Amino acid sequence: MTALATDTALRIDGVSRVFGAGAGQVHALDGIHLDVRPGEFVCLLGASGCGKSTLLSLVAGLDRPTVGTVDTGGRRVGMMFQDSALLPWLTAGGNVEVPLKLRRVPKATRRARVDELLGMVRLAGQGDRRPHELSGGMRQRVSLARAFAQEADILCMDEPFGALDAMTRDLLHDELERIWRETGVTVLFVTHDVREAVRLGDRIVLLSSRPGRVAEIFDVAMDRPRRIDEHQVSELASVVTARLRQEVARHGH
Ligand SMILES: Nc1ncnc2c1ncn2[C@@H]1O[C@H](COP(=O)(O)OP(=O)(O)OP(=O)(O)O)[C@@H](O)[C@H]1O
Repeated sequence: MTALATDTALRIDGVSRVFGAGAGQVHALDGIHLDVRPGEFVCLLGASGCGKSTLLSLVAGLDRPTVGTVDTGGRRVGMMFQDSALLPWLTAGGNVEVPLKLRRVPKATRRARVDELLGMVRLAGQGDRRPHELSGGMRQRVSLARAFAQEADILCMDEPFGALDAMTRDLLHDELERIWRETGVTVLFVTHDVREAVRLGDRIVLLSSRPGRVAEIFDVAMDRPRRIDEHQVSELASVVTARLRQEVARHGH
């Protein structure tokens, strides 16, 4: 454990990430500073290729910064991706069980925990079905249950609902928000969808085009639950979109 203040779950301090060397060098991130509070829901927005996924990998410890530090104070970090990435030879329940097995949770407790997690994403009784028997939305629910089975303190979500239709996505926003409130997990959520960021985030961090820098941070001071089609959400989404356009134009993309 490092000495992070108790009101900080994650500190990203002067982080830059450069890939490769010489002429082919890519400056993915440049001088990122961000402090995230415990239990906060932070959305990361930015043009394609601005380094959002790179930043999540750094937070998850899958990659290291070229310069700067990422400090989670020893908290456990979990990941969820756009593609549900379920193991096709396992049932829905078997997939949710994987992180529990990896953490050596005893078999007797695993079964009950899997049922609880499937219930949490409203898939009670569906645990014996295989991924190919499930709809895209159901697969992403299984993936959500599996993400929460990691019992992470910080959950990094990389466009988890990007491939879903609007109605399914809307339902999953409700589920995620409910589970987030129940568990108190800290969420770092990457999206391309400005309205989704306003629907879910306590704060929206807008990254500039490559190299990714923090261009602006928006506080979303709106009561929850929000509806993605409500007036206030659209209003803030327009402001954020205008700022995003500015960033993209400034970098000539
Ligand atoms: N392992 C790597 N080696 C070389 N370049 C990389 C590597 N990973 C990422 N990059 C480059 O770093 C930049 C940022 O990539 P990243 O995937 O983080 O962006 P992103 O904002 O998540 O993109 P998108 O919104 O399109 O998913 C891109 O130019 C990408 O090509």
